[in-house]
Amino acid sequence: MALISDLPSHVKIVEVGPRDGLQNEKAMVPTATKVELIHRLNDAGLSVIEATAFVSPKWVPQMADAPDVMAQITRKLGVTYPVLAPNMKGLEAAIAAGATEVAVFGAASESFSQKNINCSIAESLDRFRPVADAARDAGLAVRGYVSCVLGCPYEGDIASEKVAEVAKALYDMGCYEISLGDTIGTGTPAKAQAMIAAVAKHVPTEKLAAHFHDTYGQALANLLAVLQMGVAVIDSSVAGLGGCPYAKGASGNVATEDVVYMLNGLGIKTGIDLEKLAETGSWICDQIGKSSASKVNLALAAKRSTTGD
Ligand SMILES: CC(C)(COP(=O)([O-])OP(=O)([O-])OC[C@H]1O[C@@H](n2cnc3c(N)ncnc32)[C@H](O)[C@@H]1OP(=O)([O-])[O-])[C@@H](O)C(=O)NCCC(=O)NCCSC(=O)C[C@@](C)(O)CC(=O)[O-]
Repeated sequence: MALISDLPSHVKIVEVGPRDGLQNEKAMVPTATKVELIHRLNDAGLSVIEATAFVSPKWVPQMADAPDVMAQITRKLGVTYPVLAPNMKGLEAAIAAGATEVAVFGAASESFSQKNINCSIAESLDRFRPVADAARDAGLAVRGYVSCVLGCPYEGDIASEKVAEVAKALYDMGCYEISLGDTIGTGTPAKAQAMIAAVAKHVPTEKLAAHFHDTYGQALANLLAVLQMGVAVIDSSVAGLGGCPYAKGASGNVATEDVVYMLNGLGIKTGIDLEKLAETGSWICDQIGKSSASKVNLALAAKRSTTGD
């Protein structure tokens, strides 16, 4: 008897390291390092790599080189490089930089919406609609994020019905996938399942992505819980880098290495070379002077040093 059942046979991983992973770094990461990170992730087999964000450099200085990153990456056939675009200005810059996919990002918490994008939830949706229309008219795919789906740094608990309402609004405006962000990583498995159940009443489960931060060490458990409900898209960040500048105290996304190791163990295909990915994790940590937040990364690095590989 299968004790863990109803798992998808294939999971799409959306690597958010170059954007979510680096956006909170205080020291400017050189553009060349960002570009090399994307190339290494390409080589490790990632098929979706969120490359950068066309946001206000006053709000997120680390992403100020978005046009340069997009100009300098060598794009691999079959790989997509989505970018964040919160408004028309961001969309126009993204299109000029040759982006083929953009993401708008809203929240299920009024306070977080104000802190992160300086407007209410309703205003953000009104702002995103023309962005989504114009993006689609220009032939770009549009993804939608909802932040604070399992808790808010300013308001605490967030009702799943509110998450569902914002997710539905994004889906109705044409976002092809809705990524549900546990921005501060406070969620636990039953809560994550209840949230997905609420959202799935309005948006098909196959259109949902789990974007879980690992602040309380719950992200893998939460992912396993929602995989069993049919969610088959996972956002993660190499070496577990990251955090949102407007969610103080939140640690990085769940580490891509940890997700791939778990999925491998479950027999779920991702097309990702775990060794190459882990080497990339170690490499970017060296570049930015951080230690890896990925247990798998640390275990594989220790193994490499004992075997001398
Ligand atoms: C949305 C705004 C722009 C509103 O910010 P605002 O200050 O209300 O915007 P504004 O329209 O009044 O413009 C202010 C200045 O910004 C410029 N500006 C305006 N837009 C752009 C743009 N697109 N690109 C470049 N510049 C821009 C604009 O030109 C102007 O420049 P000035 O005239 O003062 O020199 C701002 O709040 C912002 O950029 N916020 C982004 C915050 C952010 O990036 N947060 C992190 C990403 S979200 C996240 O991490 C969560 C997620 C997605 O991972 C999921 C999860 O984990 O929950």
